[in-house]
Amino acid sequence: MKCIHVAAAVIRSADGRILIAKRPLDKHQGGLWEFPGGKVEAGESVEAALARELVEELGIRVTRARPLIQVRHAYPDKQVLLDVWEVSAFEGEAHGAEGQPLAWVQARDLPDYQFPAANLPIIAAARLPDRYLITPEGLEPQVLLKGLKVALDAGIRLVQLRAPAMFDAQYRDMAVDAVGLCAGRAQLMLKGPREWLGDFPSAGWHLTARQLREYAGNGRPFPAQRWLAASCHDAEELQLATLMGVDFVTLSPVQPTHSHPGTPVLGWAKSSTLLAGFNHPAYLLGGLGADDLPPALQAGAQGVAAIRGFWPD
Ligand SMILES: Nc1nc2c([nH]c(=O)n2[C@H]2C[C@H](O)[C@@H](COP(=O)(O)OP(=O)(O)OP(=O)(O)O)O2)c(=O)[nH]1
Ligand SMILES: [Mg+2]
Repeated sequence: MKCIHVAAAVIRSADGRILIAKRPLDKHQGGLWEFPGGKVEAGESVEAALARELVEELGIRVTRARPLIQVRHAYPDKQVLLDVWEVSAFEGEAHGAEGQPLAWVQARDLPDYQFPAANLPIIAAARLPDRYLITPEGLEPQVLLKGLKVALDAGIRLVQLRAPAMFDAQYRDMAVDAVGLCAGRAQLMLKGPREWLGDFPSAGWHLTARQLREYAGNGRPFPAQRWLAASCHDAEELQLATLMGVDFVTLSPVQPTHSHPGTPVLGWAKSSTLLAGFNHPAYLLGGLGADDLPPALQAGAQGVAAIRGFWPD
């Protein structure tokens, strides 16, 4: 089946809402909501196609855009490559130039709208930030929580509470405080055995690669409404993550790290190749920091995950 290359836009208003449009009933996937966009024409760049489609469909001129995610999907009747860009600035007032209904919605409300099946990872990408903080190990709980507060004040919106050496009760006490600190400000991901999750309904679960391998055969081990992530290191683990239906992954190590000295690294080129075959948001991890965001986005990542790179001094 021929693959159709589509440029689509997650358009954000100044107040953070996202523009969605309803597909006409007579079109492929008609009647469902979509991110505005359309087919890339022969000889046209994705950026040019995006700009053209948004003029045609919405009457706006894009002034700032960056790659967000690429999703390949096979419908029974059609195969698509959705090349999704985030548009954070534009000129003009968006209107349904082809008569299609529009809605500006909060990112967290996107799951309430019906989209084509290919859009699930795009919705996750639109809801996730570009930085993922992983807490350093070996800190006293009070020191860790103080650092977390500073990081949240500095704009961190996604946090993994990582404390591999802690006992159950110690970790759970700290999780109670971390949930409190993150409430209404950031999504907290907990890392540990399944039994630890029950008492923390607002927290997501970040699986180790070992847990991923253990659970993957049985589908998603966690409710759809709660964030599920996994640590991946190679093509096989990325495939297991897809099989399990995770919302996002980390891919590591891109560069040498303090936490895993001596581990062979992927480097940028290999990371980029691995992500090209993966359809979900992925944070690149390992020896990276805020300066590495532009190359990470170029490599097809959602952003960067870091311990030291995002931990306040
Ligand atoms: N624009 C857009 N297309 C999507 C999304 N999700 C999804 O599966 N698709 C599919 C549906 C279509 O098969 C294809 C996009 O085609 P389209 O009908 O928008 O293309 P177009 O704007 O160039 O329209 P046309 O003039 O060729 O009819 O991608 C999405 O979020 N946005
Ligand atoms: Mg279109």
